Amino acid sequence: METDGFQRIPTTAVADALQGLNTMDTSIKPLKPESYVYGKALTVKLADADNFLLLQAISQAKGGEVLVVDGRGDQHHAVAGDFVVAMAKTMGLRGVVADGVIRDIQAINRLEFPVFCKGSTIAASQKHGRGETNVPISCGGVAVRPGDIVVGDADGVIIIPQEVEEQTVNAAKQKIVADEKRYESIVGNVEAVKNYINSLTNSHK
Ligand SMILES: O=C([O-])CC(=O)C(=O)O
Repeated sequence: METDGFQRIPTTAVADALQGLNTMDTSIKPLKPESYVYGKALTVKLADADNFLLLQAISQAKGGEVLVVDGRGDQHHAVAGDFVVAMAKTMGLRGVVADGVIRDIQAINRLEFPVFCKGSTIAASQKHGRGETNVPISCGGVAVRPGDIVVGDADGVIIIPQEVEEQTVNAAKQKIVADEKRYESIVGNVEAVKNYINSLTNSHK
């Protein structure tokens, strides 16, 4: 859907709209803090130390999807390096989110392409062809189905179930507007800070 006027809906607003559900494990972070991604999930489930199915998923990309990789948190074999990530960019994918690690960090940073993962390693994966594409997966402790919406920024990654995309995005936008109003009316004003916190305290009595 269109995110008109809000080029970048922050993950925090999405999390508020989803009442804290569907946030990926905090160890999955962007390589660069300024990274942002929003798009439909193209899913891939890898077998241990084997990333051939990731290549297959990349070759199947229509463009505009976010590649979401269930690497079962393996920290010893890279789900991708700069060559694989550059191919993902070439195929029009919007980004990669991996429950695993990658390699060639410096070269990937030069690609200007958002990658969210658990960090870096040195060894590559093998290419035997075990795994599955386009199936429901688990990534960072969250269930992700093909077509679910992936939102990632400096704070982490969250999944919006595809059936509730519109209502979630609308609720997130309302939250952003309300939060901005609250910020402007309170921050920088000592009396306003006291009144606000007192009102919260009283509402909990
Ligand atoms: O080929 C791989 O699996 C990892 C790699 O080195 C690259 O993508 O550059």
